[in-house]
Amino acid sequence: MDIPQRWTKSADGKALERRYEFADFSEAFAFLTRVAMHAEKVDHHPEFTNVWNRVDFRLTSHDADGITERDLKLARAIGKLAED
Ligand SMILES: C[C@H](O)[C@H](O)[C@H]1CNC2=NC(N)=NC(=O)C2=N1
Repeated sequence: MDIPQRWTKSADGKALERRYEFADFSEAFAFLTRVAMHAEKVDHHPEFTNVWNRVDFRLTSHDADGITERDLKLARAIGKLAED
């Protein structure tokens, strides 16, 4: 499995994880909004935690109880959305 740059596999091996940090809450939440719209479009949703300017993602396929191609694709899409 080719894990996208800057993402790591969770300790339980069931998810891809990554932290993003932004200038402030507004930047972080605008990014999360972009991710949410994309997730709806592809019907594959991230788990995330937001604390002020920080966003932590955990990507896993609930229906497979592990990492699938959908998670790899979502990780790459999130990386692009962070550059907007
Ligand atoms: C009914 C709906 O299509 C499913 O629940 C989708 C929605 N988004 C999802 N997101 C994730 N991460 N895993 C899933 O298995 C999943 N299933």
